[in-house]
Amino acid sequence: MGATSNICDYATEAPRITSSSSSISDVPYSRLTVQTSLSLPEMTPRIIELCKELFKNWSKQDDSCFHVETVSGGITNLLLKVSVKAESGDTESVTVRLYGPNTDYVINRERELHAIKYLSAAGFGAKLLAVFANGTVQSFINARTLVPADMRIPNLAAQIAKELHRFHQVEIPGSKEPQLWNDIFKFYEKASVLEFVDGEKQKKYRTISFTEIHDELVELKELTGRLNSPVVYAHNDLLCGNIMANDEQGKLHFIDFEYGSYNYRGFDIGNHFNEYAGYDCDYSLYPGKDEQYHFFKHYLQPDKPHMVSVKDLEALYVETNAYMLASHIFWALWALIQAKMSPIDFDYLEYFFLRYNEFKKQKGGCLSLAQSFLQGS
Ligand SMILES: Nc1ncnc2c1ncn2[C@@H]1O[C@H](COP(=O)(O)OP(=O)(O)OP(=O)(O)O)[C@@H](O)[C@H]1O
Repeated sequence: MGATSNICDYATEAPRITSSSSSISDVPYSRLTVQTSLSLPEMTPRIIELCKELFKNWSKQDDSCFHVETVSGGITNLLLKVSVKAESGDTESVTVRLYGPNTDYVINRERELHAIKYLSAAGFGAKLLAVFANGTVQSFINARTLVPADMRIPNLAAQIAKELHRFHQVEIPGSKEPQLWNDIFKFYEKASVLEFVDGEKQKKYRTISFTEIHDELVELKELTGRLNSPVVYAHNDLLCGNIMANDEQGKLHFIDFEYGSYNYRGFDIGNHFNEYAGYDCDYSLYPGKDEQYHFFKHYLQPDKPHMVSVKDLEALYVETNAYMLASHIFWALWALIQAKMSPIDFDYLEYFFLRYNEFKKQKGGCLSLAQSFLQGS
């Protein structure tokens, strides 16, 4: 994006926060914090101050040249668009992402920042322009955000599958250990010892059997482990809100790598299919076999989708639908932690039950499919 090359004339050097966060050492860093609890008018001067500190080209601009607006209240973060009228008359825009309070309980920020540099170099997501105490500044992407129904339009599904194939080729330096079970068991540890002040919530929470969940996790981990799903750098949260499309350029943008990690390919795909349910969590919209095969063909062989063998399709079908179960448990446990920690007015406890009940509903079919596949192979 043309505008970003000017903005990238940095005012400050980003310090190395820790030895493992060297990926952000070449973008400017500020120790400023912007409280997410402020209203937009209260926040605006602080955001302007932050941008002026971070970007040399903007440091002398009058405050009246800045325009700050909300792009999205997201479930996790607050995203702002900052536009600045340059002397030339051109308007440059960036996004400022303020991390939601308590999101560190479920998001590993160091892991995210480490990966962004490499993903961005491979052409994924918005460019990381700066980091500050409780957020990041990234380039503004001129594209529309998909809605749930878009993801199953055959053309778009093929494009997403191809892009996911490309995403899974990116190599991020560091440990290649898949994180799924580490993350799930960490969530489990936190989620199983919560206490709610609200009596109703506590009563509902008490109905959850964590022994049962633990047994489910052990069984699922053992079975999925036998499927030999390739380990790739996975997005892990590929819902429609994290996919943007520029229809004129025919270009897709995957954004928001907060949950990205080395992980099982089947998890990333199964998790994406779960998102067909949309914001109303209507799991009857989960893609059927034909839709899944269409996706798999473009994922496995983007240049020759018709050459994919039935054997490969069947194997990926089994793998994806076993890991789809893990996706339900992952987000169910995530929701429990959010129910306690997040200030956002959303019924996370109810969301736990939605995902966990769907897991229980799908478990029998998916696991017996995997078992008979393993017996036959
Ligand atoms: N760089 C960008 N340029 C333009 N729009 C963006 C950019 N990043 C995000 N958006 C828009 O803001 C929305 C929310 O962004 P994002 O997913 O990063 O926030 P979030 O708080 O993590 O949301 P959630 O937790 O719901 O995934 C996106 O769906 C997209 O519409």
